[in-house]
Amino acid sequence: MTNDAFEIVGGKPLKGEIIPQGAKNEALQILSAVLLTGEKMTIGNVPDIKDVNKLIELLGDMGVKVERINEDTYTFEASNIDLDFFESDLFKQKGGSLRGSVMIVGPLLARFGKASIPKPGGDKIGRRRLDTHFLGFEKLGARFDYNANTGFYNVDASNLQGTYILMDEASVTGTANIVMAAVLAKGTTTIYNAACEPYLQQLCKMLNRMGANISGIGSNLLTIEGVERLGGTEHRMLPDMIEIGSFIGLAAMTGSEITIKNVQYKELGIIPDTFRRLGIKLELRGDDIFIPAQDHYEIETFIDGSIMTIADAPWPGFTPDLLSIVLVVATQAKGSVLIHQKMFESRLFFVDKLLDMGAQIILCDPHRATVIGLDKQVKLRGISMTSPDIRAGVSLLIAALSAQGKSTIYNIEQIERGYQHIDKRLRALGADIKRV
Ligand SMILES: CC(=O)N[C@H]1[C@@H](OP(=O)(O)OP(=O)(O)OC[C@H]2O[C@@H](n3ccc(=O)[nH]c3=O)[C@H](O)[C@@H]2O)O[C@H](CO)[C@@H](O)[C@@H]1O
Ligand SMILES: C=C(OP(=O)(O)O)C(=O)O
Repeated sequence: MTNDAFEIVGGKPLKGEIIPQGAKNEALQILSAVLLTGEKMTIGNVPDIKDVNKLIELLGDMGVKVERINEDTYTFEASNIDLDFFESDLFKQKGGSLRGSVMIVGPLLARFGKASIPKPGGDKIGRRRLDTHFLGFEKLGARFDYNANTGFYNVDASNLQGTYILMDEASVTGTANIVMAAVLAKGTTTIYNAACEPYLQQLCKMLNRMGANISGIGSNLLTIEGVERLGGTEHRMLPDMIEIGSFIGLAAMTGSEITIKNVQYKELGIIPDTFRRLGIKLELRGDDIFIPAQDHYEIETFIDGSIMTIADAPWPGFTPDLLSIVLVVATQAKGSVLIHQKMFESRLFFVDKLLDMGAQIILCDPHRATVIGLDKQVKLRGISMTSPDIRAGVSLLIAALSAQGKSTIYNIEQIERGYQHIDKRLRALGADIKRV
């Protein structure tokens, strides 16, 4: 935790254009995949955020040749990996500090037949098991052990063999990890109940450009014909759909006219329509999303007149990473909505802070909150608060920008894990936000 905080004076409408960063969760998969070949990989639209920079540093520590060729483009060459590094304290410390680092295991297994990883970090949003990853590796013929004293998972596999894997849940990072292990395995691997977020579609398409043979991309049934080797390629990250959703919420909540540039709309799935069901107007102009300044937005009811529920689900369902944003935006809508966070059990506790700001919310249980919108009749009040996780952090930031008076948000390292230069970009839209 750093001592940095954001001080925000809210209540001012914003205006202008904003360009979304490259997708964080895609970047963590793609950067892990550079370990699958010794040839040069050129990766563009890399977001300049803490989690991604830490993974790039970790790759460098392992011996990958990393070169930054411009602001958002890097080349990587994993021709000479230092396998001793994985025994070091430095690896334990750095590898454990972000969730995405777990995805180096699949590529390392595929290429070197063994891997180890400390229990990874990431958001403290409830229990986050890794069973799906390791059960998948086991099916491919690996042996693994978890040492509860050292917190290390060790996996050994001299001879990965393709097989049928029915995943116990559609885990995003789990699917990526197993796919990366299977591309160089012997024979055919079939993964059923695979996750299929755009992050994974992008990974699989890139792997195919490297010489892999994956079919079923975009579905929950992937078939992978193992190949002998993979070569280098170029790849560009999609815009971050979670950032795009966050900016839609920001515009609505602050009554601002904002254009989100080059969103790759067709990759956003159900996200735009979910915000539309909250009554938020958005227009597609070319490939930009234009959100007009809106004094009011009214939450739809279900067709039979009953209260709307917005719940998360694996893709193509609504991503859990935007539920906190939807919740905060609903506090200023007209109408009521039940927010049902099915995946994570501690992600809604931040509503305490919104209550302190004057929002009307009933936390029914750790997974469900009913929001009774204030219809902008009463503004939220600025307060001091601490950001518990990345998405709650941005939700609180949006709340603070809409609130009357001054707010201070501590523990902004959480926000900066995933949102690039957010204070500077918001200032460019006219926000009164400074780092203190
Ligand atoms: C680095 C990265 O990419 N992180 C994302 C990834 O995390 P990550 O890959 O860690 O998340 P998983 O997909 O494994 O699932 C997270 C949790 O959701 C539960 N679960 C999962 C699938 C399911 O159908 N039902 C269910 O309840 C699991 O038990 C698990 O505890 O996917 C999450 C779910 O979209 C996102 O919140 C994270 O931002
Ligand atoms: C939960 C998230 O990230 P991580 O999986 O890295 O903790 C997120 O991006 O919302």
